[in-house]
Amino acid sequence: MNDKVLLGTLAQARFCISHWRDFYELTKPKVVALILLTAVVGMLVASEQLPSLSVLLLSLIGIGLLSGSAAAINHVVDAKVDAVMARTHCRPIVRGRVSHLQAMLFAGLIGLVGFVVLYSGINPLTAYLTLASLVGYAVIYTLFLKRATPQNIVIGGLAGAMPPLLGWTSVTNSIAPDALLLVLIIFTWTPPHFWALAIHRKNDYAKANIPMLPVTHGVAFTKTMVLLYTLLLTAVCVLPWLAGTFSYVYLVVVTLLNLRFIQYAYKLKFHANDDTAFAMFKFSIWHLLWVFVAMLVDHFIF
Ligand code: HEM
Ligand SMILES: CC(C)=CCC/C(C)=C/CC/C(C)=C/COP(=O)(O)OP(=O)(O)O
Repeated sequence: MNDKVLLGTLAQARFCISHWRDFYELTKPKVVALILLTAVVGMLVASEQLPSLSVLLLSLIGIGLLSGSAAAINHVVDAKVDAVMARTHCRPIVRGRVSHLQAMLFAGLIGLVGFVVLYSGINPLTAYLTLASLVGYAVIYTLFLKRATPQNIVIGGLAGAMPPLLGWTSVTNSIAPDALLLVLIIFTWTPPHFWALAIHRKNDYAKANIPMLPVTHGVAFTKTMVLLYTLLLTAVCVLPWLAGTFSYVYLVVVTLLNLRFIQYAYKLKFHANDDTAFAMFKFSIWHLLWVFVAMLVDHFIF
């Protein structure tokens, strides 16, 4: 093989690799990873016995593929908005590295595989609930609510909050109140998670004409809402302990995490500097992760 052909082959290979990564990026992998953690916790907390490895794996594959599909559809629907915002203007579709058609075929394919895996390998209830979450995020939130009302993320947050219930139904084939309390935790966590970022990126959303709360109601009002939702979250996190799902170990760990979250929200409201909102957003992700790890530890050890 002469040098020119070799270089051409290497360039081709590099193109293929970056293309693969573009599709991977469409699935919002870090968000899906945290979603899967909350689903695993739902599965493991649902019964005293460990679920079989096949139920665990098939459920994770199905929920992961449908979540990734929802994220890819979000990239397609939002391509014009993403092009305007500094945070998102390098995304694969905006840059033309993936076409709308390719992204929709990809979303359709992984979504279909995910649904079939859940329907045939787990149970129809889980398959339909996960599909409903996909529609909730990719269609109801992204296509309508996001552009229509500053309460977009509060209502749309229900789709992202569903995974502990999806994990739960994977194992039990039924909807239990304990599982709904885990959903309620993520539902209440979403506003402080997102509005902290929206405060940091307010100009982006204003430029893209998206009615996020800091744009429509101002930063001061949004900070008050962040503080109130953080206090509400602290109360909501007590409910699984009151219901007897977890012991005092969960309660102590989660209350400590919530006190730190309140500290961020208080600083954001009363003593913010330029970094506070983004720091709170980053902490929100670790907060949710550790809350769900605390549930697991509590369930198995105490
Ligand atoms: C409607 C509900 C939600 C909204 C509006 C929202 C919004 C966002 C936004 C705008 C980002 C920034 C992404 C970026 O930097 O490109 C983000 C990041 C993130 N979100 Fe959310 N989120 C929601 C729900 C969730 C849920 C349910 C989870 C997981 C259970 C989650 C986990 C994460 C993670 C892990 C990141 C960091 C991603 C990264 O660094 O690449 N979010 N979220
Ligand atoms: C099956 C199932 C559980 C589906 C839903 C799961 C899912 C992918 C939730 C994602 C939540 C999220 C990152 C919202 C931000 O969208 P955005 O458009 O406001 O943010 P962006 O500007 O970063 O795209």
